[in-house]
This record gives sequence, C-alpha cells and structure tokens, in this order.
Amino acid sequence: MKQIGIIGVGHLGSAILQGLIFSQYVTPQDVFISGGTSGKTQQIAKDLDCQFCLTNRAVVEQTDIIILAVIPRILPSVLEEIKPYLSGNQMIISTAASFTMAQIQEILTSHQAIIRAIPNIPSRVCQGMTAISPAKQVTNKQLEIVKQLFMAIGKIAIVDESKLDISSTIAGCSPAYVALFIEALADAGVLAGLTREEAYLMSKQAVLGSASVLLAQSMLPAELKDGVCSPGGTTIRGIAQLEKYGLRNAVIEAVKASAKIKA
Ligand SMILES: NC(=O)C1=CN([C@@H]2O[C@H](COP(=O)(O)OP(=O)(O)OC[C@H]3O[C@@H](n4cnc5c(N)ncnc54)[C@H](OP(=O)(O)O)[C@@H]3O)[C@@H](O)[C@H]2O)C=CC1
Ligand SMILES: O=C(O)[C@@H]1CCC=N1
Repeated sequence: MKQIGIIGVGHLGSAILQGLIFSQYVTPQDVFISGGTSGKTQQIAKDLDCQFCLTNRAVVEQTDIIILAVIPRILPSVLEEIKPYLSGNQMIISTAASFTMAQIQEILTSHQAIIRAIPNIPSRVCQGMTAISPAKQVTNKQLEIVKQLFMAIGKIAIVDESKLDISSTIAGCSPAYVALFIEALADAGVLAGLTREEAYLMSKQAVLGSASVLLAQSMLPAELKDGVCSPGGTTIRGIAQLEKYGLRNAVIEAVKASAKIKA
C-alpha cells in the first residue's frame, strides 16, 4: 500500500481525498494532507481520520505519491518549497489547470516523475472524470499506478498535454455549467408551483438518469432527444425554445471562454 499526500485540500483536493477513501483505494491513515492558513485542513483530517501535516515538507517526507491541489497562482511557491525534499522515485501529480508541464519542470529541474491530472468535483462520489497527461520520463509502471488511483474515483482519459486545457473545460468546468442548468430547470419548476425540494429532486435525477442511459447504452445524445420528443408533443415545443434562445451556442461560447479558444 502506498502513502498518498495531498497538498491543498480545498474544493478539488477534498473531493479527491473523499473519493479515495470512499472507494477504499486507501485507508485514511495512509493519506497525509497539508493546507493553507484557514485551519480547514486540520478539521478535514480530524473528520476523515487521515494524517494532518503542519507543513508541505512533512507531506513530502512521508509519501510516495504527492497530489498538488493548490491554485495555479500558489503552485510555483509550493513547488519551490517541496523541491529540496523530493526523492527520485516520488510521483508528483499536479491538478492545476493551465499550469504547463514545462513550467513545472522548469521549477523542479531534475525531477522526472511528473504527471498532470485534471480531475473534477464528482470524484468526491467516485463519479469523477480525470484527464491525465504524463511527462515523457514517466515509466509505464508509474503511469499504471496513477491510472489505478484515478480509476478508483471515476473514469480516466490519457491525453496529450496539448488537449489538457480543453479536457479540463469539458470535464473539469462542466459540472458548474450543469449545476446552472439544473438550477434553472428547478427554478422553472418552482415558478410553476413545485416546492424547491420537489424541483431539485426531479431536475437532479433527470440529469443523472440522462447521462447514465447515454453512457450505459452508448447512446448518442440525439437519439435520446429524439426518443423523448413525441410527435406533436410537449418536449419538442421546449426544444424549439432552447434552440431559439441559443442553448447550443451559449454552451460552445462558454467552453471557448473557459478554455481560452479564439475560434
Ligand atoms: N475546483 C475544481 O473543480 C477543479 C480544480 N482544479 C485545480 O485544482 C486546484 C485547486 O482548485 P480548488 O480546489 O478549486 O481551489 P481551493 O481554493 O478550493 O483550494 C486550494 C487549497 O489550497 C490551500 N492552500 C493555500 N495555500 C497553500 C499552501 N501554501 N500550501 C498548501 N496548501 C495551500 C488552501 O487552503 P486554505 O483554505 O487553508 O487557505 C485551499 O484549501 C487548482 O489548481 C485548479 O486549477 C482542477 C480541476 C477541477
Ligand atoms: O475554475 C477553474 O479554474 C478550475 C479548473 C477546472 C475547474 N475548475
């Protein structure tokens, strides 16, 4: 069993932590965590019965795999801080969006085992999606360990680093887009008289069920849409309004903005 470190236990770091424990990929006592100055990390360690470290150095000194889940602005200082304590066979996994492998390597210089992995918040309940891009120097054995780790908390895709920004948007940012859709759907239900509780249950379960049937039956979204739209029925009237108000274009523009695509 490997010891896992998580440096930065905010929204994403805590989702990875909970997912890894929930999946029984690790026992809580094999996870070492450190955070910022808010005191939240100590509380999380207490709640989940994992090991709280006062310093990032202490995490590095006790673990084999180190997951960095601090915001990109803080990442350079954290990399500088841990660099003197890294040994050759430790794996560094950076979850930072838009912080490139070259930028990490420039700071860590000789360290070889570096992986960029962009998971998402549903990892918390082992329904995550992680795009993984290893440095060229990462061995097959090391990559297999990283794959197993993220497969414990969801699905994975190994991609070239050139595809990591767009993967991070499609899977990493999209839970926020989907939450907006669910909220809007529920708002409409409340407008028509459902209670907030009824509206959220119905809209959340409809989105979950839709994604589940698409995945389970390898169904195309268009097939699901066509199947729901009865001839002359209620759904097609709603679809026409979604097209009128530009749902597709709004989503495409959102992705372009998140991924900084200029097309
Ligand atoms: N949120 C998401 O859905 C996703 C995020 N990511 C990436 O994950 C990373 C973290 O994002 P997110 O979780 O949203 O950010 P948060 O702000 O929620 O979490 C960052 C955490 O870093 C801690 N921290 C601050 N300074 C230090 C330090 N010097 N050493 C150790 N820990 C520190 C903070 O602790 P404290 O609270 O105590 O200050 C905080 O809990 C980013 O790089 C982002 O690009 C990638 C995919 C999805
Ligand atoms: O908003 C962000 O920058 C991070 C990266 C992907 C999802 N959240």
